[in-house]
Amino acid sequence: MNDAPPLAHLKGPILLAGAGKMGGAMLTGWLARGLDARHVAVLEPQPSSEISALATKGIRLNPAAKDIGAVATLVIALKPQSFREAGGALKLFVGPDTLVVSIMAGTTIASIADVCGGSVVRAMPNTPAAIGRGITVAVAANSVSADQRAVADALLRATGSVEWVDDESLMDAVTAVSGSGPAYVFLLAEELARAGVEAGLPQELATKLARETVAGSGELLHRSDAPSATLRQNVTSPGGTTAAALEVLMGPDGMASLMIRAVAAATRRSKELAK
Ligand SMILES: NC(=O)C1=CN([C@@H]2O[C@H](COP(=O)(O)OP(=O)(O)OC[C@H]3O[C@@H](n4cnc5c(N)ncnc54)[C@H](O)[C@@H]3O)[C@@H](O)[C@H]2O)C=CC1
Ligand SMILES: O=C(O)[C@@H]1CCC=N1
Repeated sequence: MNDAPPLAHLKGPILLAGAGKMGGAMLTGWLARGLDARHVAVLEPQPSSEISALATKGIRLNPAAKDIGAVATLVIALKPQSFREAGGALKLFVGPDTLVVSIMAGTTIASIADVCGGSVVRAMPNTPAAIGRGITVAVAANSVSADQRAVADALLRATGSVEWVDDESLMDAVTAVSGSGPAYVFLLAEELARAGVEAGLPQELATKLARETVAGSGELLHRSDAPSATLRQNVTSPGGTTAAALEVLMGPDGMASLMIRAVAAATRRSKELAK
């Protein structure tokens, strides 16, 4: 039986452009799953101390372009705005057989191929990737070979689960739901704490209760096979306290309408970033 870690056999070179919050989380996931650090080069003008420390494990941090050449896989984790300025320079690392995996919001396969070439996989991960619990949606250009798709899948799967779609136009709504989604959940923790203080709790206790409630509920959702509606109903005693709160949250200006407007705004913004 082959029990080598999933990325142990992945050959490089792999170049990561942009090792900020998402690029850094992905890099951590790859190394945790056995990717050989010597296969990886990172371009990051402002490396965090964690990223700088990886250089001691064999990763090449900001090597000269001539020492990199065309790579097997280029992962682009720049801000879409930075890509417009800096993307052209990445051409140096793209040859006819280079797989380009982009995680940039709003940036289309056509514009990535146009700016730096290569066979492009466009992906949208999310920050729970940092603990291996992300979810990524990916779409491949027609030019991506089966082998390249398998490499992209392995790299993305190192940070959680992966869903492949065929229709790139879904990526704006995907970004709005799962890419940005963790921020909505963290906001829920903030607002639940604030409401607790408003209801008379000390700040510290309210913050702890809200944080653990969101985290514990997320874990219960993760481990349970039941739909989230069932888990919600399990909390809701007829005529009790939860029912009273849900009457507000599920009322006309409640979560349904708020979430529809929020996701629509993020979807619109993702489309704007493509321009
Ligand atoms: N933060 C998130 O939750 C998610 C972000 N994304 C996408 O990931 C990309 C990066 O986002 P974050 O990590 O949040 O931003 P970030 O600002 O933390 O990371 C971007 C990094 O790129 C670096 N950079 C700037 N110019 C560069 C250049 N010329 N060459 C190499 N590196 C350069 C910056 O120093 C920075 O560390 C964005 O395109 C975003 O749409 C996708 C999914 C989720
Ligand atoms: O806010 C953004 O634009 C990026 C994409 C999804 C999450 N963060």
